[in-house]
Amino acid sequence: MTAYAMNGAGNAFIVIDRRLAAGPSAYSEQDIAAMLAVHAFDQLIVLDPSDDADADLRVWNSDGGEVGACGNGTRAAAWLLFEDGAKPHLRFTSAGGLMSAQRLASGAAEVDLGPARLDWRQIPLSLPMDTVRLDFGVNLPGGGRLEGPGAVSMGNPHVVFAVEDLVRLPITEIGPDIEHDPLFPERVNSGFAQVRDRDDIRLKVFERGAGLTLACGTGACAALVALHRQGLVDREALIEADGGKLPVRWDSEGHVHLSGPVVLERELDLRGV
Ligand SMILES: N[C@H](CCC[C@H](N)C(=O)O)C(=O)O
Repeated sequence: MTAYAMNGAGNAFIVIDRRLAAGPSAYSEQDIAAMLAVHAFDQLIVLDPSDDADADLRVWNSDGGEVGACGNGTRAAAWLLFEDGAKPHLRFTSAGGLMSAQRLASGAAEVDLGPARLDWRQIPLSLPMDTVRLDFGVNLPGGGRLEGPGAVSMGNPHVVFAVEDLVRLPITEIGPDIEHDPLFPERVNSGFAQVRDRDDIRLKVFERGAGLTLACGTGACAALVALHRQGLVDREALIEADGGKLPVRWDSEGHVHLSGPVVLERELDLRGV
């Protein structure tokens, strides 16, 4: 079975299309994830047959945990299918809900990741709380404290802190404490956003199950929604991650749309998988 090493704005993936394999694979996805652990990637994306959509899209973090959504991974998989001649509008079922992708005139794939989920139960949180600004914070090693992040689910849990200066923020030190805080029963992805203008955001994300990545698609979507709810940005913005720029918009029906760069790095031959 062929696997594709790809990245979306530097967010690194292995993509496997199992709809083509004759019969069920002899290996579970966990087996595949373990096999692929020798390849540096942030998430494994597996496309399986779906009764209700063009594919069922499943996501595993590099720590082996299966999760509900991956924005950049969905973009990468959709782009691959478009390049392979698929029709220009695709639908995916996933654990995080229904998603769709359309091929833009530029050839890029824009994904609709579904509605932003904003109730504390949907994030989820372990306590009832206003998700516009959580009653939650984290002490910084060099002194000071980050407080009042917004909380959003895009089919996976996110908190987003608005910060003044991203450069000196010790993200790899505070990220694990946030990820494993008991307020987040399913752990959490944490975003740190510097608002440069109402449509211009610089973002870094410490991802649940993957750590600090070069970009995070659902994190970019969560940042736009959380910062808009705090009155800091409009409903459309360019999100600059370390690995590239992600255009994001939150439409009037509450759905969040994400596009951006994709690179097919190489094919991997997973013999026998
Ligand atoms: N680490 C995330 C999954 C991947 C998200 C990210 N790579 C994206 O592009 O959305 C989680 O555990 O919910």
